[in-house]
Amino acid sequence: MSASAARSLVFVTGNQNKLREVQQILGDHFNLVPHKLDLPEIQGETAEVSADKCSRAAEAVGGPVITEDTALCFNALQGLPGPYIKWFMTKLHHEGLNKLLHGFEDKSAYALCTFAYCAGPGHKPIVFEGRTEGRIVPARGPPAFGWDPIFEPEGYEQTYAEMDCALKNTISHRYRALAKLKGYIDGLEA
Ligand SMILES: O=c1nc[nH]c2c1ncn2[C@H]1C[C@H](O)[C@@H](COP(=O)(O)OP(=O)(O)OP(=O)(O)O)O1
Ligand SMILES: [Mg+2]
Repeated sequence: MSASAARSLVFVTGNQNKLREVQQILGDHFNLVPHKLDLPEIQGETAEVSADKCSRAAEAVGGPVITEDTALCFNALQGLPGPYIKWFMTKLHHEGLNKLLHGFEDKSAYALCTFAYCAGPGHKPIVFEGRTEGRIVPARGPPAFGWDPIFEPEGYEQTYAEMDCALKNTISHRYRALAKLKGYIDGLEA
């Protein structure tokens, strides 16, 4: 698909940092139309939370949309905080998140990004997951985006926050999920 004919895609999110990274990763592959809305999120497994939010987004917008949910899963805690990381971050901050793992030798964690695409109100959303393995460390790097300073991806000595954003965008959970979403959308009939 040529850049001039790039498909328009409404991305519903209340998070400006997410939006910026998605724009950086996609470049002009799609004509991304941001729609700022902080939708309620149900409890459950990540795919359910994501599909439910995307359905609501499609209802709110009245057409096709994408949404994104990010979970941060600690292996020692069977995957928690997972999809509830936003509230854990708000209440516990970087230090408290580290403290959650004080009693455990296993500091490993993974970042899980779930994009959902819904063709419109009444359609069933389809989800695409991307996962990056790593570990939880005391905060290092600028606190510009969520838990970036406490997540050190496997194979790197830098946290997400210490990395150049161009590097984060080639190894991140978000990049990996977007690659799958891109493949799916490109395969849809124009
Ligand atoms: O790459 C990331 N690096 C560091 N922190 C991150 C990242 N991606 C999301 N985050 C934070 C934002 C929020 O505290 C939580 C996810 O919650 P989540 O519901 O998916 O995000 P949100 O409510 O801010 O935006 P949205 O309106 O798209 O749901 O983790
Ligand atoms: Mg949210």
